[in-house]
Amino acid sequence: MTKSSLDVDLLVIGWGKAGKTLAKRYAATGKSVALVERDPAMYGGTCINVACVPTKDLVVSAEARRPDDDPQTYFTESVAGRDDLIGKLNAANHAMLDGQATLFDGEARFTGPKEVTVRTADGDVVVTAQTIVVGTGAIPTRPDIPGIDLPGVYDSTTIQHADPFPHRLAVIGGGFIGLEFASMFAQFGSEVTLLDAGPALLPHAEPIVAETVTDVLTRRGITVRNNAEIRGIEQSGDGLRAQLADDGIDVDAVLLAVGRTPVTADIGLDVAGIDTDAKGFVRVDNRLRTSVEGVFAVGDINGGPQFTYISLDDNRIVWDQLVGDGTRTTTDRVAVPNTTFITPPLSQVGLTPAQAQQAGHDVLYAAKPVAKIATMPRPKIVGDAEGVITFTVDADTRKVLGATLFCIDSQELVNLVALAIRAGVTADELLNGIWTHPSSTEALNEVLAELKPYGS
Ligand SMILES: Cc1cc2nc3c(=O)[nH]c(=O)nc-3n(C[C@H](O)[C@H](O)[C@H](O)COP(=O)(O)OP(=O)(O)OC[C@H]3O[C@@H](n4cnc5c(N)ncnc54)[C@H](O)[C@@H]3O)c2cc1C
Ligand SMILES: NC(=O)c1ccc[n+]([C@@H]2O[C@H](COP(=O)([O-])OP(=O)(O)OC[C@H]3O[C@@H](n4cnc5c(N)ncnc54)[C@H](O)[C@@H]3O)[C@@H](O)[C@H]2O)c1
Repeated sequence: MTKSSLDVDLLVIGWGKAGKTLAKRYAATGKSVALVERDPAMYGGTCINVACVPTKDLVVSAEARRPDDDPQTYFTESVAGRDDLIGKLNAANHAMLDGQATLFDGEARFTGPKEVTVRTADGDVVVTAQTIVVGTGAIPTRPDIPGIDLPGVYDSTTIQHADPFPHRLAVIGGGFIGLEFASMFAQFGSEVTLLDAGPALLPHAEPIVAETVTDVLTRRGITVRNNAEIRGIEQSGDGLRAQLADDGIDVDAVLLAVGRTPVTADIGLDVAGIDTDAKGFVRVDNRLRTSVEGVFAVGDINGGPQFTYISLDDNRIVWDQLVGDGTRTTTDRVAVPNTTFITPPLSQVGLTPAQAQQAGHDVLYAAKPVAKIATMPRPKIVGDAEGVITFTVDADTRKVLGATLFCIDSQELVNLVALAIRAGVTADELLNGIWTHPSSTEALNEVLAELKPYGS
């Protein structure tokens, strides 16, 4: 094995959203850039290869399934469509940086504060750089449950190619991944049991939202079990048995969805003197600087919210320090929205009424079931009038403080509301806004007319 070396202006470890965006932009300014990715199947990062994009592609397929479609055949065809799309995106992501930066197929590990050794098929390369951006992402957490290595026990990545199709599926964890996959597999035709450790789904949501989501999932055939304590998973005949405190559930497959662990344990952070916290997240300040000068941590490893658009914003913060005035920080973020892609999608932004009260606001609140919003015919046209829409508003200024949108198109509508919160738009401006028809935005023309003091 040979050993060679390279010195660059910027070294990026991991092909995630922040890392690839920084690599491309910095290389375009004429700087020398190297990027290391350990797995060719991950060119472009987690989001496009195994997370946001392939799972939403599968969600769309699941929603389009007709009752007579055979689940196994339909799922196999859907996965083939997903693979076709992801193959193209993976190649496009590689092409985007090919020729712009030095690209390494290899595993990176710190061997000094500003030195990284990359293990490639052709030998080790020692890379030094003025700036190093670490964005190694996160992987599914493996809970301490006996039996999780049995065949048929999947995580969010492996279940996307489940074979055979799981006709009976237990999902462990009722967070983003648990809810999305439970909803999706139920629509693919699985009998789904959702097992969550908490006393109720969506513990931070308003009660009416948590109840409506649970009701919709239940009516779609999903059995929701809260306070579920999974003692172990065992082989049982042709399938598996998930053993709970009082009873057990017989299934064909189990999905583990109990959170994501940062990929920081084996990359030599200690050798470099880069601090991590007890859970393995890299400690950063509000400019994403680690304990070593010139080394930044971006994306899922820095303890911030684990979303692709946060990783994208991490890129902006580092970029501002590389070429700007360095003032942009994580504390500039206001009203960061999120969407859980169940059917219909569940989106949230800003404060819930309880949070707003706790923050000292005098709160006005409106909550209306989607089926009762007369000015918004779009859900009825599309054939999905499930859900509820809520708004939280400051009584004194009438500025919008938050919203929960459990309705079709909410992954789009929530961005409008986020902008309204950031811009200090009042409830009246949204209520009296001129919106296209028929659209989901028209909900604003009606729901906001029903604001009342919270709790009255
Ligand atoms: C099933 C699922 C669905 C999701 N859906 C959404 C969604 O709809 N919307 C959303 O915003 N977010 C979603 N997320 C979260 C989102 O995918 C992540 O927040 C985001 O991809 C994190 O990006 P990142 O910048 O941390 O790096 P990543 O994209 O995770 O990239 C890190 C890269 O580093 C590589 N790497 C690791 N160690 C090394 C090493 N030592 N040397 C070289 N390379 C290395 C990895 O192979 C990987 O390619 C989802 C996540 C999952 C699991
Ligand atoms: N649409 C999106 O934006 C999207 C989609 C998927 C994932 N993600 C990101 O990925 C992250 C990870 O998702 P996730 O769903 O794995 O984690 P999560 O933190 O969202 O949810 C984990 C859930 O598992 C439950 N749990 C933990 N241990 C358990 C146990 N032993 N038994 C039963 N339940 C248990 C918790 O109560 C919690 O409800 C999310 O936080 C999110 O940031 C985002």
